[in-house]
Amino acid sequence: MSVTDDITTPGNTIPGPATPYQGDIARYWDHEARPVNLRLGDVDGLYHHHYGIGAIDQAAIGDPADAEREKKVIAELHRLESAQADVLLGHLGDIRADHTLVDAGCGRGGSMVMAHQRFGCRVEGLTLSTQQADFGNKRAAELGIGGFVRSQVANMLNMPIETGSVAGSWNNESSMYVDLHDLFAEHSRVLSVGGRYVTITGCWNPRYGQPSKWVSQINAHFECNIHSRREYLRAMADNRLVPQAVIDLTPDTLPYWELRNTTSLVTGIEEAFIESYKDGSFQYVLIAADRV
Ligand SMILES: C[S@@+](CC[C@H](N)C(=O)[O-])C[C@H]1O[C@@H](n2cnc3c(N)ncnc32)[C@H](O)[C@@H]1O
Ligand SMILES: CC(C)=CCC/C(C)=C/COP(=O)(O)OP(=O)(O)O
Ligand SMILES: [Mg+2]
Repeated sequence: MSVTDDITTPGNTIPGPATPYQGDIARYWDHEARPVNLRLGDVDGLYHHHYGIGAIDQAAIGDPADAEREKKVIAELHRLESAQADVLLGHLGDIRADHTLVDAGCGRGGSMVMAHQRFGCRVEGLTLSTQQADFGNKRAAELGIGGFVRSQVANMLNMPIETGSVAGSWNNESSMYVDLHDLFAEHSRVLSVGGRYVTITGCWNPRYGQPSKWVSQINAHFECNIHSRREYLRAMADNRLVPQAVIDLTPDTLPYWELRNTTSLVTGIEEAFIESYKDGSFQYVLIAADRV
């Protein structure tokens, strides 16, 4: 397939939001401009809407009296967010330049650029937000990779992607906006047999019992609906997605939150993440699954 071929379903017209809720989410992301996201993205032009993992490089952030401290901490938080995307992409398996990947709920497209830079392949991104799709396409054009990296305004439960045409697909912190059975049925449809699906997500821990007050607070903050770990595994099993790796990233993401909580970029949701990760009611997990 050449990079100019259109892999969308022939005659497919992109509909508006499928539900009033999707309209709310589209508006939410159309208006989002938090410094914690834009200032981090400005570090190197990769704009993420997900969180970070890994140990803090104390030497890189300097001491609290350092006049450049804030700038250094922003760069460090951004490094941890890009490290998170690297780990996700590393679980996609052997992706070749002639493959196509799908980023379901692609945000401003940072992970898509990283995927193209890593594999040389084509990446199709889907978001409900026109602003995000325009932003992602503008960045890709500026980087000269617009023929490979494309964002579309589309519903990931009804992807404008041909059945069985993609080698890998993912949700990076975007699965808490949809029903998981519907979502995995759609990934299963677009993936080729032997293809790989990866998600990094926050989920509530069935061992805690029910969603904690912190989980409810996160849901209200983002207008989302966090699922349980059990629901992920059950919905995958029902949709021909067989987990190959289930990794608890909770200990790896706590340093990011604790560092973020010391900055002027706080948004008010930091305590809910830190406390729910600590009390065990909420977990940050990666699940990689094979389409069988
Ligand atoms: C928290 S952001 C994550 C963005 C991106 N994955 C990243 O890591 O930077 C959530 C994204 O999910 C998208 N989203 C939510 N529901 C969706 C749906 N039904 N179809 C497509 N995108 C959706 C939003 O538009 C937004 O881009
Ligand atoms: C792990 C969970 C439950 C994620 C919910 C989805 C979400 C909003 C992710 C981060 O987006 P963002 O980068 O825009 O958020 P923030 O502004 O807080 O950095
Ligand atoms: Mg963010």
